[in-house]
Amino acid sequence: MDAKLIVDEVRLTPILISDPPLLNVQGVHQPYTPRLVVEVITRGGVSGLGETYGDGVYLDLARPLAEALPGRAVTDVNDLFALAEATDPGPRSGSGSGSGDEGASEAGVDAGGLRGVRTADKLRLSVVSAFETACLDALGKTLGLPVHALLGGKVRDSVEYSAYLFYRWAAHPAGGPVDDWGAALDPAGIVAQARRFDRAHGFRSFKLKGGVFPPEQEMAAIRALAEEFPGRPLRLDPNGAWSVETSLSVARELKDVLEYLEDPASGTDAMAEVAAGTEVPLATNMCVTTVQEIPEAFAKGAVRIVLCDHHYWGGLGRTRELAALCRTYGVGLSMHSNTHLGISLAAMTQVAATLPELHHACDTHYPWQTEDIVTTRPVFRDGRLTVSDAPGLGVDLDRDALAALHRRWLDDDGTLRDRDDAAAMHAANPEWRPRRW
Ligand SMILES: O=C([O-])C(=O)C[C@H](O)[C@@H](O)C(=O)[O-]
Ligand SMILES: [Mg+2]
Repeated sequence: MDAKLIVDEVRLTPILISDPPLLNVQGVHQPYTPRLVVEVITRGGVSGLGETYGDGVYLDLARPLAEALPGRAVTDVNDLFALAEATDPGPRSGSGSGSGDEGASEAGVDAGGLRGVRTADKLRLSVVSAFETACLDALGKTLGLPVHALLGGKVRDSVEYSAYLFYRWAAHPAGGPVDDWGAALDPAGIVAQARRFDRAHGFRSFKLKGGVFPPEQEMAAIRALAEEFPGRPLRLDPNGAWSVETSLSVARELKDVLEYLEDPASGTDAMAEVAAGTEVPLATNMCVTTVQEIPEAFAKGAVRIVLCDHHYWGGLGRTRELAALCRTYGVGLSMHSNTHLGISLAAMTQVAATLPELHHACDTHYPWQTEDIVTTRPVFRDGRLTVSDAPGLGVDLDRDALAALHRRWLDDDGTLRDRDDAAAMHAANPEWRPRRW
């Protein structure tokens, strides 16, 4: 193996990034959210970048993997999975996500309850994804090739994203960064938010994060969007907060305007029951988030669209494997997003560019993020990002910004190092409990 491709060092930098008070079924986003930046530096002096979740449970897995990687080649991405398993320190406790299931749980749900089942394997895949991306970035930079070329080449020159609309407050209840978006708590507020996304970024599709208010109010917001933007693709995602009956009645009411309904009900059986009773396509990033869940969900016809996410599916290569499975079973593909920065956005765009079967605009939280650690903020035009043909991911690290956000992580007393939307909500209302309709 060419010595230039051997990993010399791996740097892990946990950071806290500013996040607005966005509401969801689990509570409200905290003022800062953790991310982990992975840098793989080769003996050739090239630095490859990756980004993933930064909560303690992920750091616990990333540290031993980072120690084991030097001496291996950045081409050996298929071996990362076995290496991550071999270096997994095993059951953990008390990383403080507030969910009480931080250990190598085989049966819980993720800390926020928004991303489906939480298994030891899935946690590892989320960590491996950043290492894989960093290795591919380093390999691409060394060879002078974009990451999409390493994945077999792009099938499109730009990737479409959707506007991610949230009910939100103007400010965080316990203080924190304030932006100029103001509150959005009713149909008029959601339409105003959509108009701004449309003006600023040209997004054509709109997704509303639901599960916050009673379904009638959220349906009124979708109706208001349909009137303001006739014919545009609209999605509603209550993160499994509705019963089968409620889901069916929402689907009936909105069938003429919805592109898809995302995770209306919780669990494969409930989704399958809803799917059997409506023509509205159901999408998921909750009941199909691991390969183990695919056979049952596809056999029961529970979903017509799976939202891929390279973070929890285990990287860019594994995302392509998911796409192949979906293609085999005639299931469509879209893309999920959590709070993330420019490294992840570049990785999402590179892999999306290689997926012929991606026919829905990808989700991204990125426009909500006011901070970044890449030197140049990507610009959406007509709701699309141009696919970079520069070597690697096509982004450079802003080391001053990285240091500042890491300083924030170091200065935190531990309260914000693990995402906990319910805790943030309890700061406003100690009596608050997640609601179901
Ligand atoms: O279901 C989804 O699309 C998500 O889970 C996306 C995000 O997690 C979003 O709901 C959030 O961060 O509040
Ligand atoms: Mg979703």
